[in-house]
Amino acid sequence: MVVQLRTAPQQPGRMSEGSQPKVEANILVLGAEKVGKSALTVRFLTRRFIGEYGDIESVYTHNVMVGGRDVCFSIWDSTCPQAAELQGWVSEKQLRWADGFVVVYSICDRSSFHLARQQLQRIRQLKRRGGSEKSPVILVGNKRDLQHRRAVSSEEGRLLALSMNSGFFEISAAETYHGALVVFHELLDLVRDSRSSGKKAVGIRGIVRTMSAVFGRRRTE
Ligand SMILES: Nc1nc2c(ncn2[C@@H]2O[C@H](COP(=O)(O)OP(=O)(O)OP(=O)(O)O)[C@@H](O)[C@H]2O)c(=O)[nH]1
Repeated sequence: MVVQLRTAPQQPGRMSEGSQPKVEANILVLGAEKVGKSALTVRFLTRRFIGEYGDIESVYTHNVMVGGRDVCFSIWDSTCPQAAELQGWVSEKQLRWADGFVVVYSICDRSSFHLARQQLQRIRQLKRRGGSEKSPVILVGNKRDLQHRRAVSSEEGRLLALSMNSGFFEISAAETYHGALVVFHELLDLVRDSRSSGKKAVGIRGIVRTMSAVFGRRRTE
């Protein structure tokens, strides 16, 4: 079951002040069990760290101003399947829904890092199959405050992100709000970039089609 929650009243229209269209972004938060998916999400939504979180899968709707624009985030805080063989799984429904992904592991838990790698690979494969190379992803190494229990180096995280063409941050959802803020804002930027480059590609295809129509007509004249 996925529960739908709103953290701030939604604006009635889709235009922000100054009549700029509202930006909407669906963000899927993935990762192994207990890595801090809910802690990161709740930190971003409320600025708070409450320590213990229920394990209900939720989609939060959150309206905020970012850089003078009205933004509506829908954040799906997913739960990791119990069965080991399903854990690297990201469903096609989730893939279709999401505009961007946050893949979380714990720097104290090497198996969560392996799972993050599998989930990144799955996102890349399915997006490629769907004809889209661009899928904005941020890899997050959480629990940075637990240095004495570190099992994954920052370098490994950075290299994995580089090889998967995704962004990378190490943060502590427990210690600061700033880390969570940067993750979601950076992802929003990537989502907006991928949308505008998508539009450009369509634009170029449109021009090519128009030109071939012109040349085609000339040939038949
Ligand atoms: N020290 C420390 N603990 C954290 C941090 N983030 C989360 N935790 C703790 O890790 C545990 C799991 O956090 P959750 O946010 O519930 O993790 P989750 O990935 O949503 O968990 P599930 O959805 O149940 O798999 C909780 O006890 C949190 O208090 C962090 O940055 N530092």
